[in-house]
Amino acid sequence: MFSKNFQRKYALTDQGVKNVKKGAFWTVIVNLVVMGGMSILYLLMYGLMGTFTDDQPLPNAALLLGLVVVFLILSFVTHLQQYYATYGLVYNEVRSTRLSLAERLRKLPLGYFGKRDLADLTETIMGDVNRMEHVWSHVLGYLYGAYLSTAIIAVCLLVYDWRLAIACLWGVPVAFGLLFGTRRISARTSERTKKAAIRVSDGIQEALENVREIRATNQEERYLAGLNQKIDDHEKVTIQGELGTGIFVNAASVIMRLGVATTILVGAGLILSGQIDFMLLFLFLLVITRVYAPFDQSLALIAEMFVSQVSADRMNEIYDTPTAEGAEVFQPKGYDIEFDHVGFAYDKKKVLDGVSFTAREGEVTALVGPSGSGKSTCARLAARLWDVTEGSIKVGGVDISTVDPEALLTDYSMVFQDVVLFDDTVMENIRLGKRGATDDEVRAAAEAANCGEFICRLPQGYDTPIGENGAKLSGGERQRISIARALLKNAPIVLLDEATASLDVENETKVQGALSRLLAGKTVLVIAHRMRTVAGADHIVVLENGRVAEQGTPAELMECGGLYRRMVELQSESARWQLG
Ligand SMILES: Nc1ncnc2c1ncn2[C@@H]1O[C@H](COP(=O)(O)OP(=O)(O)OP(=O)(O)O)[C@@H](O)[C@H]1O
Repeated sequence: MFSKNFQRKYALTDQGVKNVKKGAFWTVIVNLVVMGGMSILYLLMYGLMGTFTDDQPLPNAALLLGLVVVFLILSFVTHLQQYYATYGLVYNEVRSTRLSLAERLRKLPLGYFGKRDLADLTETIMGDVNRMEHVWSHVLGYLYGAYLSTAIIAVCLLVYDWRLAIACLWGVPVAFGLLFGTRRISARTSERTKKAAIRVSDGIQEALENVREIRATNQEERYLAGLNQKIDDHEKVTIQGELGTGIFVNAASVIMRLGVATTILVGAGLILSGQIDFMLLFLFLLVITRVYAPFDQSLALIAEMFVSQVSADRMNEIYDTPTAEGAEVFQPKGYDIEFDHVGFAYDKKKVLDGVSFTAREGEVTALVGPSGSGKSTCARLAARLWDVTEGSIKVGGVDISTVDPEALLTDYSMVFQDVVLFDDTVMENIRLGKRGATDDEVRAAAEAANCGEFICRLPQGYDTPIGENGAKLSGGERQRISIARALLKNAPIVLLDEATASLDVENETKVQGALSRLLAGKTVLVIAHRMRTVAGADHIVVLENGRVAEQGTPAELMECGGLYRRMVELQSESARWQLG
């Protein structure tokens, strides 16, 4: 129970908890070994005092020297173990944590990414994990080890002389009490600093992504002023936070050190009243320096531990969000996609309500409707990129919410409006469609999607890197690459969202040819704004305000004179529209 709470509090993996225990164990050993060293010093002083005051023989030098050598060796070995347990093991922990966060993000429904943007999530995987790394390596093992070793030493001191023990140790709980009492303030400032840092990253990311629009609209100065303001705010809250933490940490450190003064005062009183001898006070003064040392180190870090709570919470939030799980085997009976009274809301905004239709295998089903009517949402739900909030979607009779998204998507090819490309070569970007596809298969798919011609013009042909998200390609070229990917994958279900929107007329005709090869015999769900693109569809579903307004073959819909017919007529009119 303690272990689970502890693990969650510091966002540790199972192995991380074991590492902290190891670190604490070695810290206790190190502190006790150092105390052992103090004891040698004490014995030496005790022997010498005996020689001076009571004419006793000099302490045995060979024995003391032997003890010093044993102490040095023990000290070296235990420090090494402590170093490895606290610093060495933490790098594995950082690696495992980043991987497990990334793995978790990979499985989260897309809706989650609307709540936390890219800069925010990157900050968690990089910044928050970095901060926790410091806590895992510099704080936890040392601090918990210091608690334990101090408890052991405190018991010994209390047995020796409880009055001096209290005079010596009272500052420790008071100093920690002060820090614990103010941890909410530290956590609040840390949260403010984090938010300010994310606003700066967001601002920079936005500026880089939209540099073209910012220049085109002459907004550079205004934009930079906004960014400067965010950077200034970040600086201000960071300084405030550091100052606040500094005040509490230094106050705690001073309070703890007051223990030296009280030990001397109480000790002097006890010596004067003849209750203890000077050597006992000397022993306590020796011990006190060692008791404070590990805490002194931890006091500054304990403040870091409090502010790290914000980072741990942000990491836990990712771990706590339910992932889209399901059976790893997907064996549908055929590939009909059946929407049954599907409702869906982004956050609280309902965008689909009671949507029912079936996209049959071997047919092209087109989704049409005014902008914002929910067409893209339907396509995303059909691939379980989001989960429906009402009703169900079945593929070949299997409810897709019971299937692992990864297993499900092996049967889908998708060509969406927003094509995602990677900073890799053209060849590898197309090969993503089918893991392990040969170069020849990739080339054949590229030719079929009418990519061959522009790829030949690239400086290194198929081996040309295309830049971040395909920045070196035109919109039409990017879209053709994504069609080539789909052709290569050759999955039984094809989702097309405005697949040919960025193509010129000549290219569009060529790609339409490639698409008809891709679509033959498959379950096809097409979203298209242009009515002529869907005129050849087998079934049309017309959406309006998230509901099915009408559905049927193109001819049936033209006949009944509803929204579809109005849209067709409107588009024919606009096709005749000319500039001037
Ligand atoms: N990620 C999102 N978060 C919140 N709301 C969204 C999101 N995506 C879409 N919406 C909203 O859901 C509604 C349906 O959007 P959707 O993209 O499905 O419509 P669409 O018919 O495909 O539109 P278009 O033809 O313009 O692409 C719209 O009101 C849109 O603002």
